Amino acid sequence: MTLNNESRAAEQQRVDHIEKLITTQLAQTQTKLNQAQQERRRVEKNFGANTRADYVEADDVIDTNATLAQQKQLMASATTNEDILHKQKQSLQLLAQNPYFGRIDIEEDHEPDTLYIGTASLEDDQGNFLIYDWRAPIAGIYYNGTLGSVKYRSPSGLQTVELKRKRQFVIQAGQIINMFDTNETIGDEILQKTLNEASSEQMKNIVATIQQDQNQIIRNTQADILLVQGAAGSGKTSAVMQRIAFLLYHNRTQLTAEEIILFSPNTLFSNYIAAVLPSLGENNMRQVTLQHFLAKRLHGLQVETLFARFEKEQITTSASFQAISKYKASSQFVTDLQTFLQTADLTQSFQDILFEGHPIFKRQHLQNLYQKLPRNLLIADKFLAIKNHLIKQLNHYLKTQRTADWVLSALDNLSESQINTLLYRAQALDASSQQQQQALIKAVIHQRYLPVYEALYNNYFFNVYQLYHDFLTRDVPKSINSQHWQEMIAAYDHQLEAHRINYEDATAILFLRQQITGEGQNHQIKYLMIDEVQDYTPLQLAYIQHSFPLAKLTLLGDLSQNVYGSPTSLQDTATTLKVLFPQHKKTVITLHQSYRSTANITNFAKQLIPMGQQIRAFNRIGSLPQWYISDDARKTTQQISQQALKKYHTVAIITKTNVQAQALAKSWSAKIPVHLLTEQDRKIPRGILILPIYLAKGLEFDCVLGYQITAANYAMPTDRNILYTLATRALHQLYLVSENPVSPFLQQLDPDSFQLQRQLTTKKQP
Ligand SMILES: Nc1ncnc2c1ncn2[C@@H]1O[C@H](COP(=O)(O)OP(=O)(O)OP(=O)(O)O)[C@@H](O)[C@H]1O
Repeated sequence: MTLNNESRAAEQQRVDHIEKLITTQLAQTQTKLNQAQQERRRVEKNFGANTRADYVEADDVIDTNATLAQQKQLMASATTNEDILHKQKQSLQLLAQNPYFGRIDIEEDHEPDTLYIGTASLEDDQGNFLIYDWRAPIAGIYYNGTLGSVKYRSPSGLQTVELKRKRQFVIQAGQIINMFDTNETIGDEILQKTLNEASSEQMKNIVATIQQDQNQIIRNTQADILLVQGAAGSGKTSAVMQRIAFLLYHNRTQLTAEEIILFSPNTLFSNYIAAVLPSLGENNMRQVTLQHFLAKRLHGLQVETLFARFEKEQITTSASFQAISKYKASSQFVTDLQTFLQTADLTQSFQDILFEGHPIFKRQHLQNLYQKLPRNLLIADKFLAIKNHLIKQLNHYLKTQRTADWVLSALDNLSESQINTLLYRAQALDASSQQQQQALIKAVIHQRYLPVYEALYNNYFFNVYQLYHDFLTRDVPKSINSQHWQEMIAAYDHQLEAHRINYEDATAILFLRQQITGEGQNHQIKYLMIDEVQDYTPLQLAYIQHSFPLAKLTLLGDLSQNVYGSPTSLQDTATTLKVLFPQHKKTVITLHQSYRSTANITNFAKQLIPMGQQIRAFNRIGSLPQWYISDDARKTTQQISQQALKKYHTVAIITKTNVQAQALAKSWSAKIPVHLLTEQDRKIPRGILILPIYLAKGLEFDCVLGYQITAANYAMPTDRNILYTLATRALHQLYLVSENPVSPFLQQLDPDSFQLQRQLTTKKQP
């Protein structure tokens, strides 16, 4: 409902008043911030002067310690004060651009009240709330309620209020551009306008138009595992980013952005979403891709990327390769590894610990130690016991070395600066000469034997690669031909020799190592988010979860976008989660409403996938997708993209593989500027882009052009997912171009859902 001029004038007056107040508060905060910075610098200076330790007398030590503690406290409080003021300034700056987007009029116990909702809260000098933070409990009404009786959860329990009015605003540079009252959860008008906009270089927040089902994801604080299955463009990524902002607000005294980690599909995507949290006044969480996560934990080995595996699969389409991949992507693989661990004789994978090329601890000795340990001890505890025992043995042995000739000659060879460094490290610069001599002896011995200590700490006495080899050689899984299985093992061994490892084997090895040694766990992370979870195998999920044992999980995915073709299903994921984490409280939310694309594009794309009829297109009109059959796909693509660029910021030509993207870019006309996007890119530039589908995951473009939708590229059942993912990257316009023979999917589509164009070009040599 549009509003009369009177209401608009009154609202504008309020905006003007708020703007003034924000300007005043900003100036006051800046002054306080300057003072706080000065104070912090002063304390820092004092800290340096007052804490120079003087340890001559025992009393001095006590005095020094007391001063240290006091100074540390002063420093901490000066820094905290500055941080708070910084945050205040940031949130005022946010509000200055756009003070609020919503208003609710409510009645609670016959008391009327009017509340304005914005990205942060604002109070006047008397402590009255002029704007409520969108994450405040009462603001939930704005997102969830239709007019009438409404409930919301406050810290003191469930409250009921009467919602009398809901008003939405679009305010820019202090002016109300648009405003209207609505009874919808969040009216279509603003959403329509937002979705009609051109794509942006970075993802934007959706705070003003969060939808009811998305709000459930954002505000869920109960679930240990929140699993979201959502159609393409249903706002999964948007919701998870808003959720992080919500959690940071909700737990502001116990949670920092550093304690949240998001697994994202690629670094291009990581960068794409990096502006959302700052736009909500919060710091970014940590981000990592699975590839980086695995590679960092397998030093010295080159871990195959998921992309490389996908490219390989396009060439190696043999049934045997697929059967093996399928097995390694099943929950059976996790169960088999776990069963193996319970029964395997781990000592078979023990190996000598070497010192300068010779065994210092022999395999047999390690095996004996292990066998003597109580049987019922956990494997990780047994490993710890062995390590402790060996370190003691080593220390004992090194004591006997103190008078050895090699030590004395090593001491003689030390330069003055080396001596000083060693003494400094040993905190023995001021010690007596006898003590210094002892310190130097210890340091020299320790330095030489450091690799042995490291080998012990890092469990090098245990060869996990050998253990995995033993696992593979036990039984051949029923679904797999024995000869193919043996070939796979030979390939694994061969790759290891070349310091390379497959994507799926990398996780298996890390999983085994973690289960055995109990190491590689991060207890700091409290929330773990995984986007595009359909691309993770059960084993990868298990490994990641074990790596962050205290974290609550938010998993977001879309089965239909499983472009890598591994046969993980939501069901499989849900079963895995049930088996792996029986105690965890799980909530599953399904999103059917798609927002990204026009209705024409969504209705076209959803025909490609089973269960597609459940997807609801957003009512935004655009042109029908166009399918060009051409005798020269490259030429047609060039013509269309050049034309499209006159209307759109980003025109993305999406190929199935990287090889195809490179080939197209190479043969592209020099007269038309084009950018080939690669994994190394950190930004999505404007213009015509060429990229393979897996790099386009999670991203969106104004116009998408699917390149070579031929029978050779798109005929297998899993190719439907690829084509669906490709089509749903488009916001406003979709083209598909192919030479003959065209993908058989064309025949299966409703002919009214797209326009078929046949184009004959005079084929010229590139
Ligand atoms: N409530 C909303 N208000 C405004 N825009 C929204 C809303 N929900 C989603 N969108 C927009 O829809 C588009 C798709 O959102 P998003 O990328 O979060 O979806 P997704 O489910 O993660 O997509 P995909 O799985 O296809 O990558 C984005 O442009 C986002 O800004």
